[in-house]
Amino acid sequence: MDQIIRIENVTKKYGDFCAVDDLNLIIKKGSFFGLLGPNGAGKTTLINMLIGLLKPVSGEIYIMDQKMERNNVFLKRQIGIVPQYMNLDKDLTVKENLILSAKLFGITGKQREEQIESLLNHMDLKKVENRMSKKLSGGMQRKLMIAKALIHDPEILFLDEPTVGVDLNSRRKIWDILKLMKDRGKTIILTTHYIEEAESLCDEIALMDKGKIFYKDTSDNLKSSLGRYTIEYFDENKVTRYRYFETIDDANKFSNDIKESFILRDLSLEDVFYNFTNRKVI
Ligand SMILES: Nc1ncnc2c1ncn2[C@@H]1O[C@H](COP(=O)(O)OP(=O)(O)OP(=O)(O)O)[C@@H](O)[C@H]1O
Repeated sequence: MDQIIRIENVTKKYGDFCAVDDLNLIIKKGSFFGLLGPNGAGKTTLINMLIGLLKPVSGEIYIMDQKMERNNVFLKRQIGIVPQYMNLDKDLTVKENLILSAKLFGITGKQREEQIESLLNHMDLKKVENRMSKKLSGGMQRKLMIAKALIHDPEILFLDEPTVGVDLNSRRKIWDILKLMKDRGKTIILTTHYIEEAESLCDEIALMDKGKIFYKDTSDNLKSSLGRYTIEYFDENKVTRYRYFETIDDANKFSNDIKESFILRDLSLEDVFYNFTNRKVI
C-alpha cells in the first residue's frame, strides 16, 4: 500500500509546554488509522497540524507528497474534517447546512443536488432534511457533520472524537458509515478515547501519550505483544495489579497464589495501553 501521509520530526509547543514531541509517522493510503490516547495526549494538536490549522514549531508534514501548509488549497480539497466541536450552523436546516458547505467548495448546480441527495440518503438524514439542525439529536448532528465533511468527496477524512456524547445505537450507525467510506477506498484518521471504537474500526492503531506515539500496530498485534489473558488482582496494600499471560494454564497457576479477590479475563487493548503508560485511556 502507498503512503498518503508522512509526518517527519514534528514538534508543537504551547509556550514551554511540548504538546507533540518530535513525532514521526507514516499512514498508508486506504487505511483506517486510529489515534488512541488519554486526555491531553496531543491527539487534537496533531490532527490540527495535519489539516493545516496549526503550524509545527519544527518538522514537516506531507500529504500526497505535498507539504501541508495553511495556504495549500489543493490539499485542503483532498481532506474532510469532522472536528471535536460542533461545526453546524444551528439556525439552518440539515439541507441548508450541506448547501452552504457545497458553496464553500464551489460545488454548484446538478452536481450539488446529486451529491447532497446521495449524502442525505447515505447518512439516513433524508427524512429530517428540512429540520433545523439545532433540533436534531446528538447522533444526527454528528452524522450531519460527517456529511458536511464529505460534501467535496475528499480522499482523506479526519475525525476527532466523532462519537463523543452519542448513544450506542447512533455510534454503531456512524461506525457503519465509516466502514463504508473505507470500502470506497478513502483513508480515515480517527482520534478516540473509546478503545472498542478503535478495535472495531481501525486496521492500524497508534498509542499516543505525552506528545509521543509509543506504539503502532494492528489491534491484534498490539494485544499479542503482551499476551492473551489478564489477571486483575488486589495486592496486600489493596492496590489493583495486572499480570499478563500467554496461556490460561500460566494464568491459573499464578491465580492459585493470590490471597485477595481477582478477575481472570481476555487481554484487551486497554491493558496494552495501561501497561505502557500506567494510565487509563479514559
Ligand atoms: N491552545 C493551547 N494553549 C495551551 N495549551 C494547549 C492548547 N491546546 C492544547 N493545549 C495543551 O496541550 C496538550 C495536548 O492537548 P490536545 O488537545 O492536543 O490533547 P488530546 O489528546 O486531543 O486531548 P483530548 O482527548 O482531551 O482532546 C494538553 O495538555 C492541552 O492542555
